[in-house]
Amino acid sequence: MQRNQLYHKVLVYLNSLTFIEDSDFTNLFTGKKPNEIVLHLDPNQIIEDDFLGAKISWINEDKTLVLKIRKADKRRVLRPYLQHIHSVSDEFDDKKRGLKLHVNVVDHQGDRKERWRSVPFTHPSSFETIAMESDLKNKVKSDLYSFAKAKQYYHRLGRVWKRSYLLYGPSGTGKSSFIAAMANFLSYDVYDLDLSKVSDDSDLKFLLLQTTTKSLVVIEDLDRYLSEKSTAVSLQGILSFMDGILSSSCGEERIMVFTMNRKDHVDPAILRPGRIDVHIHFPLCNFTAFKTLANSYLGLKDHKLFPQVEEIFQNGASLSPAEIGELMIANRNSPSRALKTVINALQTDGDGRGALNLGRGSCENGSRKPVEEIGEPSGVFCKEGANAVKELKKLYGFLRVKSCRKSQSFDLNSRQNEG
Ligand SMILES: Nc1ncnc2c1ncn2[C@@H]1O[C@H](COP(=O)(O)OP(=O)(O)OP(=O)(O)O)[C@@H](O)[C@H]1O
Ligand SMILES: [Mg+2]
Repeated sequence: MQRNQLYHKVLVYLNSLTFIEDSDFTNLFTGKKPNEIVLHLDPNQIIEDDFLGAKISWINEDKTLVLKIRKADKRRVLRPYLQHIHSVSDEFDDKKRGLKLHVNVVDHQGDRKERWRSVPFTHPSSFETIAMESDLKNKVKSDLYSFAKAKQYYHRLGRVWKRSYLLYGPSGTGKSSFIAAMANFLSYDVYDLDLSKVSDDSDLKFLLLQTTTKSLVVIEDLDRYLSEKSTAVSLQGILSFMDGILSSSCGEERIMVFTMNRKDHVDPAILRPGRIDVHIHFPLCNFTAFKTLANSYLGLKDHKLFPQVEEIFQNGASLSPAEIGELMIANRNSPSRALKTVINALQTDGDGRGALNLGRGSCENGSRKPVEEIGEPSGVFCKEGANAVKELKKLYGFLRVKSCRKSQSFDLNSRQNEG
């Protein structure tokens, strides 16, 4: 069920040989760079190679590569030749290959072949372009970096070398852009798993088995699938997918990323430590994030309207970074007009939105909201005074510490607010 890595390496090696250009049949493809043309072996070709004085030929037939070598040379040459192929193809892969985005498709034939389709991954998002508290951003970066270097550490512990992130927050707050930034930061491929196209639990296992090492395996909107039951996969299937038991058999070094709008309605089993290692909250826009957006979208470091914008944020109004970004792009030729439009939108939509989406649960029924929804800087308690907000943040900050201890998982948002 797994992809044969040696087959892939030999193919890369053979495709890198210069005499491909001289062969009778080669397939031509456009490459990633402008004007680049890439040559690929045509099936049924015989490829001649020589190594340490031995003549070697490869026959490429029906997805099988047959190696022919004289018996007299075999013992002397075969092992070093295969090692040579390994190192050449690794080098070639690193240099040539751009990142890929893989998406799963419906298995119409039921034969489980070619379940992933891929296209070049060219999303321009980076950590620099995401508006987010810089402290939090740096924590995520160093977390990713130390994960990528921790192979020995995970093995010593007898653990699968994987790490799982939950990105949660309202729509348009940058979760998908953040995933792209993670992939670009690590140079990992992205496997974007659409649960509605998975036929059952075993299909899900199979899809995971077909992912490659150094990849981000992503399930967006997991809370929606679970609440709408719009997938044929069972909760148990998702849990074992998250545990990634099987991924240990195919190379590891995977990062799983799940996104949700809210995490308070999902089964706690999904969120337990080990299944989700890092929780990152994506809030609606606050004044700091607004300034980052104004800088990148309008080139503004400061403006006479900023104090007014700050005041509106302090009063609790907020929109998502996506909404604010759109207003800025639409008015990018006139920064003053852009800011006035944003102010206007914050005063109208912003107020209503904050109260509707986030404030209502905590204000109206008086019950304690789950910790992650409370204390976020972007206007949950939009109708309360600033002091009241501070007091509540302190209280819920305390609760959050307790809840973190209990769960032992790593909530970057909480830590950021605590520290
Ligand atoms: N924090 C942010 N910093 C910079 N740009 C942002 C941010 N949040 C959103 N945007 C911009 O808004 C658009 C939508 O963002 P994105 O798709 O990442 O949001 P999302 O949280 O994944 O939303 P949804 O939950 O609806 O999928 C993107 O073009 C992105 O550039
Ligand atoms: Mg998204």
